[in-house]
Amino acid sequence: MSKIGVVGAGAWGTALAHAWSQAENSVTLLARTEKAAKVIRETGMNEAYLPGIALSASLQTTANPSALSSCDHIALVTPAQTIGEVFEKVSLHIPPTSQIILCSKGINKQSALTPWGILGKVVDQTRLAVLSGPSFASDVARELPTAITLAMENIADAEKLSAELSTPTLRLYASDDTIGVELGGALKNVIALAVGMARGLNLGASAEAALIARGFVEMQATIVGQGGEAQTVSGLSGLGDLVLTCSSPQSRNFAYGQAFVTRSLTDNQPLAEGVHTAQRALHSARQAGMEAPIMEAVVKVLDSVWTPQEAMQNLLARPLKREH
Ligand SMILES: NC(=O)C1=CN([C@@H]2O[C@H](COP(=O)(O)OP(=O)(O)OC[C@H]3O[C@@H](n4cnc5c(N)ncnc54)[C@H](O)[C@@H]3O)[C@@H](O)[C@H]2O)C=CC1
Ligand SMILES: O=C(CO)COP(=O)(O)O
Repeated sequence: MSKIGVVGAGAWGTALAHAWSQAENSVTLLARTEKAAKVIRETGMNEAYLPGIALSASLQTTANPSALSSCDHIALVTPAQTIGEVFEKVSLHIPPTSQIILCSKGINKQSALTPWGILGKVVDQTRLAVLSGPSFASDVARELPTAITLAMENIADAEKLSAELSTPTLRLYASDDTIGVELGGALKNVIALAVGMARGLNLGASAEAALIARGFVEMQATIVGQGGEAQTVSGLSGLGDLVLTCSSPQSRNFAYGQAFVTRSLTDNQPLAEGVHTAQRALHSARQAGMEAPIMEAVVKVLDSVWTPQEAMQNLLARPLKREH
């Protein structure tokens, strides 16, 4: 049995906390406010983020970060743009020997750093882990079969932690490619926006498949250029998550792309990490020597430089070239 603290009581934090708690770990879920924590405690549900799912009875929910002080592992599960400030708020309460599991999928707009890049400046990197892969929060919370990747610098540490955090339905595969695993999760969100836009434009299933395959090429070149491994991009945290996120409006990034082009975004549109990451993702691709026309199209459409129709015309008008 492990003692796990989960920071962030949104969809993913609540799903992970519930799954780990069901697997007989001692789990504390840290909500942003006492009001949010109280609702979860009193109803046994997180109706705002995981409607209809009864949470594990043994899950402890609080807004007091001192509850983290006895945890062996701390999962940080807030949006990528908030990781630095969130860690600052809780760091005093995190035991110096605990492992820190980064679960956000994005790149910081200001610093161009991933969560690993941000935390790696203030914490010994051997304590850090990245958890990423195809996993809708509601699937994990309903204990449907899921397989994702956990990466640490040291593969033996990754194997040990993966074994500790796997449950009968949530399988964690170990990796030491921290760059590849983390960037896969960030970049697939940008491609999912493009595929959502294609769905919104009614371009058809063939166009969506082409965007996924060519988007994969952009991801692979970017990740390898940034020091990740090609094999990782073909795995759960790359191809696996790309396929999941690009094939269903259940993905918030896909849904955002679709709503963007159909002008149906709402005031309380759920989090779409790709929107905040797209510009930095394109920059990383360019640094890696990739033209990345799909990422470029997403950035230009989001910035209203191109209309979605112009983006599509520009992609189709690109010179023909060899596939590889
Ligand atoms: N929902 C999913 O299926 C999955 C999400 N992820 C990733 O996990 C991360 C979190 O996503 P979700 O939980 O789904 O988002 P969410 O929007 O459901 O919840 C975000 C949570 O973070 C909290 N939060 C936001 N800003 C904060 C701040 N400044 N300080 C403290 N708390 C703050 C919110 O109160 C909320 O509880 C994202 O990077 C996402 O890409 C990864 C895998 C699956
Ligand atoms: O990362 C996810 C599934 O692996 C969730 O994707 P969305 O954030 O697009 O919903």
